[in-house]
Amino acid sequence: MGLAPHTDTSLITIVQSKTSGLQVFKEGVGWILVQPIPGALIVNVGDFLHILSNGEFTTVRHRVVVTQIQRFSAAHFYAPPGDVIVSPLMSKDFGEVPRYRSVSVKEYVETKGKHFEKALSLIKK
Ligand SMILES: O=C(O)CCC(=O)C(=O)O
Ligand SMILES: [Fe+2]
Repeated sequence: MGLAPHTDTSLITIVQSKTSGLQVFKEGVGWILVQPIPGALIVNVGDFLHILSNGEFTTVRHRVVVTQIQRFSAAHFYAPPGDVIVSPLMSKDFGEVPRYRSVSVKEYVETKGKHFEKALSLIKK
């Protein structure tokens, strides 16, 4: 089974996999294969960390392309509970002007369900 290009609706996602197939999209480069390293975990930045960091930590667009018959992976999604409000942090590092409006986890998950890839741009200020 493969997975279509998407970003995760999480703060971070931790992926365990011994088999290759995961690819991440890098602007100006294209799709890059993430080679599994024995014993290592893959940590992906999700949409909520993107919002929280005011876009400093970019949510990672990724997909899974399967070439072998069997591929095993376990993805662990870490996200705050639905009633938590996620707002961009304001500081010298993250910027003085919020690029996103505050949004509850529940509202963002619903927006993502309806509008998929457009969800982040829909909460842009
Ligand atoms: O299986 C993988 O390597 C990644 C899975 C994934 O991206 C997801 O479940 O959202
Ligand atoms: Fe994912």
